[in-house]
This record gives sequence, structure tokens and C-alpha cells, in this order.
Amino acid sequence: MSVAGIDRPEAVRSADWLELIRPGDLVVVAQGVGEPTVLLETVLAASPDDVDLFVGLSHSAALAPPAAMPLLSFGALGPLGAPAHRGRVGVIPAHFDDLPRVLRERGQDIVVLIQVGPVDADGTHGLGMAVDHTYELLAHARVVVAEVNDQMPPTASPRIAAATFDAVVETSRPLPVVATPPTTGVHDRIAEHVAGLVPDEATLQLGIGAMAFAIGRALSDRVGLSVRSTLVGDWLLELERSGSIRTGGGAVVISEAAGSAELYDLVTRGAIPVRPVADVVGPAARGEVARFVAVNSALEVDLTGQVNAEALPTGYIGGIGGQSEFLRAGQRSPGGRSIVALPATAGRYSRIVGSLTGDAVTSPRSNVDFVVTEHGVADLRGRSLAERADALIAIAAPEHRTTLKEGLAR
Ligand SMILES: CC(=O)SCCNC(=O)CCNC(=O)[C@H](O)C(C)(C)COP(=O)(O)OP(=O)(O)OC[C@H]1O[C@@H](n2cnc3c(N)ncnc32)[C@H](O)[C@@H]1OP(=O)(O)O
Repeated sequence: MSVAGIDRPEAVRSADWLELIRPGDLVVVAQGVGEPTVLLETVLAASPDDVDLFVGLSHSAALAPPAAMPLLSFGALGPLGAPAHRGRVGVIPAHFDDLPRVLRERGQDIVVLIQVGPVDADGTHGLGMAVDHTYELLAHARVVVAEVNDQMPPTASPRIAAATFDAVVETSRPLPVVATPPTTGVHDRIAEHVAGLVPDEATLQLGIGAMAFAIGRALSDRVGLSVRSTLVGDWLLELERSGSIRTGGGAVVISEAAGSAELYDLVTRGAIPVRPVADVVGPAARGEVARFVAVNSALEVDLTGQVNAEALPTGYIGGIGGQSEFLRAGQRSPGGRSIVALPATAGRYSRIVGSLTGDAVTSPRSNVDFVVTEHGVADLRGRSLAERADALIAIAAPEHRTTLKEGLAR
């Protein structure tokens, strides 16, 4: 994903807050467009001794070269992709909504670095466009440092009392624009198949990226859609422009937006609730959301339906995120759907495989009801392992089907 708009000539930099960090600390940085990039880059430049740095979906190019301090993350997202692939990032396998607990269980003192909007008359700051794992950690942190960005828009997000902050660094920079990667004919064919599984008045969970955008576009003739998705991209704009969703009345609930300036404007002017991750995932995970349709992508799916979204034989390249929890939520929902959508091939490799090639099962086969490729839909509901294999071979690329069948016979 290309990211533009990180331009901070007017940033007020203060190094004093670095003195609040002690050896043994875990420094946790907010992510996405809520990343306090100035704070992150200040820590990276100083690389304090014996401190772990936990970073999520980042927009900082400063992370691409090998960092001098130990890096932790929940995946190989954005600029962490190459270092994670080379084994230079300690990946913590955790559900996205579980990160606050998991990070606290490391037993380290926690320093949270967040970005907020300007202070209001009541002495509080809004989180703006992103509410992530750092929000829940505020109550457990020894130190909280805020990058106060006067261009962070006022959204319907939780607000934080200014007194919560141990230090503040003021900046003035536009939110990063996260461009949607171009969609291909394969994405469009997958999206058409996925759209066939989405009823009117469904509640959608999609991620970001080309696949999600193509699916949003393919749903333009649906009516009464709602959205309950931790991350949203410009597909939300597509749905709004086509009139497929309402944005008022809590029909759209998100934790983070990452896309164009128009998307940020929609979230702001539409008063779309930007809520803590647990609030977004929780009702769906408890089966309280009817027609909840979760669509997630993968690197590969084996012939029993096990999903790998994390690793290839060459190394770690993906992540867990909310995948397996959202898929399970799709199963628990009355009229809901649990869908894994992926291209059938990556170059000469089939992504429908006899055995997973990467060393990870991100979602168990019991969480997966539908697998979709450009060649069709494998409906795995109620099927035995052998029946699943047949259904999955039928949506593999035609040139790989014989090999997959031969592998089964062995
Ligand atoms: C709220 C949050 O922050 S959650 C964060 C976001 N969500 C998650 O982390 C959930 C987990 N999901 C993911 O990480 C991603 O959706 C992924 C990794 C599964 C898929 O990401 P995509 O960017 O769509 O992957 P894509 O299909 O382009 O594959 C990436 C590369 O690996 C290659 N590849 C993928 N699968 C295979 C395979 N089975 N064999 C060989 N190569 C492969 C692709 O060809 C591509 O190579 P390229 O970059 O040279 O073109």
C-alpha cells in the first residue's frame, strides 16, 4: 500500500519525554492513521537500551531498515513486511482484540504512545480516526505520551482526559492517505462470487486492500447493508455512494479507517462511531448480530479448509488480525456467513494446497464455511473431510486440479 501525506515540517519535537522510558519497558505504539509517527521515529532514532518496541500497522518508512532496538508486532504489515520476512520482528500470535491482555501478560512496564486530536473545552482529546489496542492499555500503562495533532478530525470516538498524558508533543500534519492497491480481473471475479453470498440487510466485515475494495464495489445493488469492521478502507465510500448502506443510526461501526481524504470526511461528517476493538468484535462474537458476513483473505487453504494467512516457506508475511474470530462470528450469527476469499494461484503456485506450505494455521477448518476463488464457491457447510476436499479442488485453478486429486489418492 502506498502512503502519502506524512509531512510534518511544523512538528514540535521534544526529546524530553524519552527520559520517561526505562530499561525493561515495553513501548506500545498506536497504529494505522492513529500512529504517532513523530513519537515512533523519535524512539527509533534514540533506540533506548533494553526496551522492546511493539508496532502494528505502521506508516513509517523509518521501520524498513533494520531497527537497532528489538521490534515486536502482531504481523508483517506495511513497512514491517520485509524485516518480518527476514525474521527481524518478533511476531506475537494473538487475536487483534486480545492484544491488550497478551501484551500485559509479558509482565513488562508499559509505555503507550498515541496520537490524539486537539484538546476540547472540557479538557479532553478525541482519538479521531483510529481506536486500537493502545486504548485499553491506557489504564495499565506506567507512562502515556500523546502526539497531539491539530489536524486529527473530531470523530465519534472515545475521548481521553488531558490529565492522562505524562508528556505531549504537538504536531500539525494531515492524516496519511492510504491508497487502495489496483484491483484486477481476478479480484473482480472473486468479488462477484462473494457478492452472491451476501443478502440484503447483511452486516459486513471486510479488511482493507484490493480484495475488500472489489467486494464493496460488487455490492452496489444491495440494500440496507450495515458494517461492523475493525478496519475499513475506501470500500466504505463505494457502499455509501451506491446507497447500499446507511451511515447513520449506528449502522456502521468501526475501529479504524485507512483510505482517502474522502473516507475520513465520511467518517467525520457521518458521525460514524469509531469504537474500541472489543466493542466492534464483541457483539458479533457473541452471535448478537444477524446476517453477519465476515470475509477474510488468506495465503493458502488446504483441502480440509485450514487457513494460513501468516507465513510462506520463505518466512512470515501476513498476520492473524481478527480473522478467526470474525469467521467464527459469521458462523454464530443467525443468517450469517464465514467466508475466506483468495486468488486460486500465486504465480505458478496453487493457493489451494494438499498441505499448508507455511508453518501456520491461522484459522481452524471448523471456522470456515465458504472458500471463494475466481473459479467459484466451495460450500463446506456440513461436509465431511473427503467432501470438503472435492469442493475445494473444484475451485482450484484448473491446471492444479489433477495434482491435487493425485495427492489425495496417495
Ligand atoms: C485491525 C488490524 O489491524 S488487522 C490487520 C489486517 N488483517 C490481517 O492481518 C489478517 C491477516 N491477513 C493478511 O495478512 C492478508 O490479508 C494476507 C497476507 C492473508 C493477504 O494479503 P495480500 O496483500 O492480499 O496478499 P497477496 O495475495 O497479494 O500475497 C502477497 C504476496 O505473497 C505471494 N503469495 C501469496 N500466497 C502465496 C502462496 N501460497 N505461495 C507463494 N506465494 C504466495 C503473492 O504472490 C504476493 O507476492 P507479490 O507481493 O510478489 O505480488
